[in-house]
Amino acid sequence: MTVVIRGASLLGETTADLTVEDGVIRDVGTADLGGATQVIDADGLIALPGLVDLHTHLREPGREDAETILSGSMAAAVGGYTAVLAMANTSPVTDTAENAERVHDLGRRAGLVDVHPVGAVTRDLGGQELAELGLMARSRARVRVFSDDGRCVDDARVMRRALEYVRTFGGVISQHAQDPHLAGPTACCHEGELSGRLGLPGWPGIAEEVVVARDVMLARHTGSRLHVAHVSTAGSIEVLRWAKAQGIAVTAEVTPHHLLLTTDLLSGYDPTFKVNPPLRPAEDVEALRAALADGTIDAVATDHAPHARHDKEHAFVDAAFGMLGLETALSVVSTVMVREGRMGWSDVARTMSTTPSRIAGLEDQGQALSVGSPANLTLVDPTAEVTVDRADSVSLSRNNPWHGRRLTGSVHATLLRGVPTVLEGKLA
Ligand SMILES: NC(=O)N[C@@H](CC(=O)O)C(=O)O
Ligand SMILES: [Zn+2]
Ligand SMILES: [Zn+2]
Repeated sequence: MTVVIRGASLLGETTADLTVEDGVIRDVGTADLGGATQVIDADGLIALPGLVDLHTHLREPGREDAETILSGSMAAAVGGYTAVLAMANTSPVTDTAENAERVHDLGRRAGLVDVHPVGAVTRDLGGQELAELGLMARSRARVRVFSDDGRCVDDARVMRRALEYVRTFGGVISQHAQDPHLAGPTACCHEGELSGRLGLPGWPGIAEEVVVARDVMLARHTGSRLHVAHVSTAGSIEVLRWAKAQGIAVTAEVTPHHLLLTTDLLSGYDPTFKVNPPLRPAEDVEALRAALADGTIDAVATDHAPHARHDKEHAFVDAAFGMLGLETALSVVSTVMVREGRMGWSDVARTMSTTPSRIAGLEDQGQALSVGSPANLTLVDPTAEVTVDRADSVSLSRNNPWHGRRLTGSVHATLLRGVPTVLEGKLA
């Protein structure tokens, strides 16, 4: 099978035809259309390396009513992704080699994106005893990213030992930075004037910042790699900027929702906007945008967190934390960063594909658009105007904070190793 992508703008720079054969880019230039099995007209479209999501919740095993590995893979493909890292907070938790292999194999069977399990840092996310880190790393699933996401690795001694351990095989610890004493389990609204007025338990920025500060020092001490999940405050960015200047091996991700949505959305008590960490004020949002543009934040990650209706439709304090993100991430980044002139398409490729692939240690993702690269590709229509409708989602859940929003730029097609998974914005 030979697929020709005709007249795409590579990273928004030069225009060329891409000839894809046996899962690999065979030619970049002017294609011979005669030999093509399929021609994709990419006039006006931007070609990017397939997107890589460092932070996805697929809910299988355990909560297949909210999402399955198949439905989450469908959402990922529609969102332009060719690889996702599936978080460990499933039931059972991904804390053994066997559990990691099961997720990996179900991902293979779905066949729409590469599903890489994230391993838990501690057994059953309990925060005390290290999980089977080495066995997960050596398993067929080749786990490199470890996280207790949903919970913070709160005990500094456990965090230190985990960092030391993963260093031996080039792994990384992705930390959900939330000091549980400063922001306890009911904390659900950015602490400030609004949380007081709404009567919601406050989740202060400092609860994130103290953990980020502690962990960069542990990363320095151990010489190991730290990744900070869903960074949400200007103070965390100051710490990251300092740590990077010291040469400490720390990376960080920001979610699309923290790049655009603000805490005032909580004034209607709509649980759709309840997420961990919480939506922040406009000053933090602006600091996150600036940090993504200048490279202090390395990657955009969705934290796609589907929840069944009966877990979300409650009084605000009782509802589950989390929102959908896979299908809309590219459109949000395009709207907030590209249309506003703060990033070019090569920066989108870097923050949504190349760098996340490198952080996760993936070998066949985030590649250059050149001859010999695996044909994991995303075609973006940069001028498409979309109004998000939660009913259109292929996710099993409907906790979509983007419903009704107008965004500019959308995913037109996705190819996984040369095979189209999405065409004209729909599953192929
Ligand atoms: N982000 C969320 O609000 N929820 C996530 C857990 C997490 O990422 O902390 C979930 O698993 O639902
Ligand atoms: Zn988290
Ligand atoms: Zn998460």
